[in-house]
Amino acid sequence: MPDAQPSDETTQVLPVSRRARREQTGLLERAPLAGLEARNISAWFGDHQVLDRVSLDMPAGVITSLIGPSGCGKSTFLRILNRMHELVPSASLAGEVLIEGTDIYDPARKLVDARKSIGMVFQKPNPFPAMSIYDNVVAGLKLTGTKVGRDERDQLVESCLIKAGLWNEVRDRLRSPGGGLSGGQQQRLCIARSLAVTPQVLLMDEPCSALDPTSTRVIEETMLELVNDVTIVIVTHNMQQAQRVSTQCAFFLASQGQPGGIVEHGDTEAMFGDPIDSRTYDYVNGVFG
Ligand SMILES: Nc1ncnc2c1ncn2[C@@H]1O[C@H](COP(=O)(O)OP(=O)(O)OP(=O)(O)O)[C@@H](O)[C@H]1O
Repeated sequence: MPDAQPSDETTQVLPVSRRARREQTGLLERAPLAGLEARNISAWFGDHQVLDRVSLDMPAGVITSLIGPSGCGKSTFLRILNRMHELVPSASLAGEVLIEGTDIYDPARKLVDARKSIGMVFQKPNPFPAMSIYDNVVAGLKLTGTKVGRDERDQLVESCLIKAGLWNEVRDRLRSPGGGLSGGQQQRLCIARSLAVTPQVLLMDEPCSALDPTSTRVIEETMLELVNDVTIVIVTHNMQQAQRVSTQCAFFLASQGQPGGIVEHGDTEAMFGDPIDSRTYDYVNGVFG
């Protein structure tokens, strides 16, 4: 839990020219774009194998959608991409997840490094409800050991809220509780919180499934802006959403009693317009799922 309360400066709006100067001095440095590559990922809960040798390239600066019916292992795959799968006591896995060629499961790499460079936004918005909007944004800094000075902190909060498309709605109430925002605003606050530790990749697990169509559209617009700075991998059941936001898609499927795998992946337009596998055709056209 962050201990610092936002200063009075928090509520001030920095003149754009001053902000631009600070950006030029590198105070708002961002992490370089990075792609992710999953190689031969298998996953288990106890004896139950849920993924079998899944490989997928998720290129830098691109939105990749993971689609497929319920229970085929999309969320498990997503959670493996930032080492959250191992939080389940019975869980195990095999394979590699490379970020810029380095395996996040390499024993020489720290867990916190993976979580810092690969952020996660969940299905249900989960801000700290009693904590201020300001403190919610900076909440991840301590957890990841990221040191940011007082002045830079104010600037970071503003910049993350701008990137998350929330600044104009909350700039005058940064000290109000995060729990007082609407569902869509809370989800954008969670995106801002993820961005504060300057991740190279943002994983999103059905980020709009609890939101109304208007909030969904705002989050989608935010994603399309963000992808210039951060690689995005999203799990979605919404086929229109996959088509609207993603450049490439991977279709997951698990046959009865079998672990899940990728049936087909590729360019989103081709996956929806001219899929190779008949099961992909049936799924994207709503025949099952
Ligand atoms: N914590 C867990 N413990 C045991 N089994 C689990 C756990 N989480 C998921 N599973 C099982 O792993 C399989 C894959 O689940 P997962 O949530 O990854 O699928 P999914 O494709 O994301 O489904 P959905 O679209 O419904 O979210 C399912 O059989 C599920 O029951």
